[in-house]
Amino acid sequence: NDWAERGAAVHVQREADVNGNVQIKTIKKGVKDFTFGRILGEGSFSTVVAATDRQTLREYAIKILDKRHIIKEKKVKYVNIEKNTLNRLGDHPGIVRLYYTFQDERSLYFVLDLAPNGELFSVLKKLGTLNMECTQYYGAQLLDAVDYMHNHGVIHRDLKPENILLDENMRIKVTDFGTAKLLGVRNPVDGTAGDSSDDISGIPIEDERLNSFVGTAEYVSPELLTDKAAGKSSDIWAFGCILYQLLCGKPPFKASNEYQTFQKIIKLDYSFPAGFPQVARDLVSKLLATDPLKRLTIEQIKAHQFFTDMVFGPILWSRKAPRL
Ligand SMILES: Nc1ncnc2c1ncn2[C@@H]1O[C@H](COP(=O)(O)OP(=O)(O)OP(=O)(O)O)[C@@H](O)[C@H]1O
Ligand SMILES: O=C(O)C[C@H](Cc1nc2cc(Cl)cc(Cl)c2[nH]1)c1ccc(Cl)cc1
Repeated sequence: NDWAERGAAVHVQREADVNGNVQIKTIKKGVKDFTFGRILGEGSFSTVVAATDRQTLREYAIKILDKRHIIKEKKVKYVNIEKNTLNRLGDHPGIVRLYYTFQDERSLYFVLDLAPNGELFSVLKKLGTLNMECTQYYGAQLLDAVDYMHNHGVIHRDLKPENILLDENMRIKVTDFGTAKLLGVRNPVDGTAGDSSDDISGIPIEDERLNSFVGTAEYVSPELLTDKAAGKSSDIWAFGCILYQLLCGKPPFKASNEYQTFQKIIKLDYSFPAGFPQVARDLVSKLLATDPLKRLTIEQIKAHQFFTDMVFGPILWSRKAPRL
């Protein structure tokens, strides 16, 4: 039918009417439903363009991938992981939301939340460092978003300031889930793989050793370099690296090349610059623990003195961002 020709994908939207009756609306969106605007940025396999929905006039970021390029570069798996992961993480203020996907003969399209204030990385590069108040605010938002991911069986695996975007209110939107790991569940009784609706007890389905992916050198955890086992605590390690970097302007493990950086990570070779606040030293040193089991859990991080005045939960996402 014409939907397929128009490259429209059918999306089902449930809406309760005044009497609480759920109306099932089918929404089909395609390229023709949007007016494309300025290019927001380019990835290795993608172009992200600002676009306006012609019916609702809502603005989005549409990530466009060239099919031939995706196939040639063998990235089909990553694209489908990104789609499935974003669909699982559909409802958190700190995570880029995926509204629609569709394709036409040449391209694939992800219709995403627009984050008009770019990457936290660019802000940090411009300011050099963030003060404690800003680091606590952005650290708490990132922690809340990671907590939600982990509770939904998703390990990001490539957390870094470049993947933390800023929305119109200067609040964060975590992005880039193409290299995430989706935890399924192995049925505790007969060891078969359950589907994702089961309780996500964090037993990864695929064999760990098959994992070739490691994140960005400066944020990779030691266990990923030694025995390929990426767990939720790998995201906690990256969180520790990001907190350190927000406060002093550079990541804890950085060398002139990737190999040297990996050496530093494995040897836990890092130090705090003079003036690095003591309470932050204490927290970071309990996140950058070589043994993943020794790293603080998210609950322990929230209870740490570094976040002593922070109120976590929904209110965190209506609070005004501190002036950078
Ligand atoms: N939702 C968004 N809103 C605004 N800008 C975005 C959004 N998503 C991505 N961008 C910007 O577009 C650029 C490309 O992003 P994209 O995720 O496609 O590639 P990437 O992950 O940055 O690059 P690579 O694929 O090489 O890792 C980035 O600079 C990013 O800052
Ligand atoms: O799950 C779906 O909705 C259907 C497809 C799946 C899919 N079809 C593809 C075709 C090509 Cl050529 C490449 C990839 Cl990665 C492809 N992935 C799809 C369409 C659009 C997007 Cl953004 C992702 C996946």
